Amino acid sequence: MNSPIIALDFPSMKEVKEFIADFEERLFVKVGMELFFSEGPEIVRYLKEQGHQVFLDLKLHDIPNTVESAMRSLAKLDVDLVNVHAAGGIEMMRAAKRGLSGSPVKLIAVTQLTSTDEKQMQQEQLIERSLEESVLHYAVLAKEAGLDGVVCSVKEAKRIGEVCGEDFLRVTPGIRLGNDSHDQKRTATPEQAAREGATHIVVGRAVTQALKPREQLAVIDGQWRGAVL
Ligand SMILES: O=C(O)c1cc(=O)[nH]c(=O)n1[C@@H]1O[C@H](COP(=O)(O)O)[C@@H](O)[C@H]1O
Repeated sequence: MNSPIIALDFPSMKEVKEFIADFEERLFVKVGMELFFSEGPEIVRYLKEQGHQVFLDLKLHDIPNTVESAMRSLAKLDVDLVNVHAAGGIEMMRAAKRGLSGSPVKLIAVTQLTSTDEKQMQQEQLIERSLEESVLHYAVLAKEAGLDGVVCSVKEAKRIGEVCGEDFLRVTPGIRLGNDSHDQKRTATPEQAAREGATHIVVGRAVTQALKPREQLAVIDGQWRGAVL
């Protein structure tokens, strides 16, 4: 069972250090745009030096040539996981993969953001299909492009596993224990994630804003691992 990925959505290194100090174990953490744009590659080097696994979540979405070159730069950072937006297209995803060639970095594609619901997708993106169909379509394109998996919500994880294979990563954010979904639309509990075959869960505010983050992570981890025992 993979460790929960903790989204380090903090403004700077200072808050990251304070947060991490609470934990003795090595973690699987996610560095997103907020932190990377303020601290740059140094934050990734710091976390890797401390022995943590790093998902660098920059959600690249640009023309194929630009994404390929950007991935060549990211490959040098020795991260474990990076992502692109599947909406950039199959050629862009293939280019991203080429940019990472020769490196062990895993590449996944964001399908439909977990902050999007079906009505919003249909009205704003003019997609006249169900949200599940759109997510599955993007997952199949990502698989065809040779990617290692996708970011999706728990609600689509099972079907993606059936269609794209069990070894195709289903990384699922929008994990909640209680009622506060914040800006997320497609949420689920850690148990549901495990039951629906997610390979990874991403937890941000449920842990980072908890009064006792370490205890809260232990609860989430226990539910995530316990659900499939
Ligand atoms: O790629 C992601 O990590 C991502 C994709 C997605 O569809 N939804 C999503 O929430 N995320 C990220 O997952 C984290 C979720 O944070 P919380 O909602 O606080 O748990 C954030 O850092 C988001 O940027």
